[in-house]
Amino acid sequence: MGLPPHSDHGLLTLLIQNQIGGLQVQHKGKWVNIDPIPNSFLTNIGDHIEILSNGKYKSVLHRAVVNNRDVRISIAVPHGPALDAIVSPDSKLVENVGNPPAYGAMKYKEYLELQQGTMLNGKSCLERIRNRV
Ligand SMILES: O=C(O)CCC(=O)C(=O)O
Ligand SMILES: [Fe+2]
Repeated sequence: MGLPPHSDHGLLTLLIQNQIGGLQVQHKGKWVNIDPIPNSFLTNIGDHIEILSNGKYKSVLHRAVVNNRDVRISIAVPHGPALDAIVSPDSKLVENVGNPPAYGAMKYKEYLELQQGTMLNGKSCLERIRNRV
């Protein structure tokens, strides 16, 4: 099963996969293959690290592609804040360094609802709260 382009909600996603590649990350407008590293977890930064860090750490746009030769198995384990936690750019990364907050504050649960109601294509959900302060 493939997955269309998206960024992950939450803080970190741990990805366990077999040796068949399929994960691709968008870099400078191009899709780049991420080859699996044996016996390892791949860690992906989620939207809420991007929000918390006020954009310093990016939640990368990625997708999963399939092929008609080999069976690819991947298990993604998302990690997020408490559902009722309100996530916004950390004040230490905003006022102290003169960066205006680039994302609005939002309950994690409300973000999940917003994302579920948004087409899973691109970073549309994160874009919707960018500069909404
Ligand atoms: O299967 C993969 O490599 C990616 C899975 C993924 O991006 C996700 O579950 O959010
Ligand atoms: Fe993902």
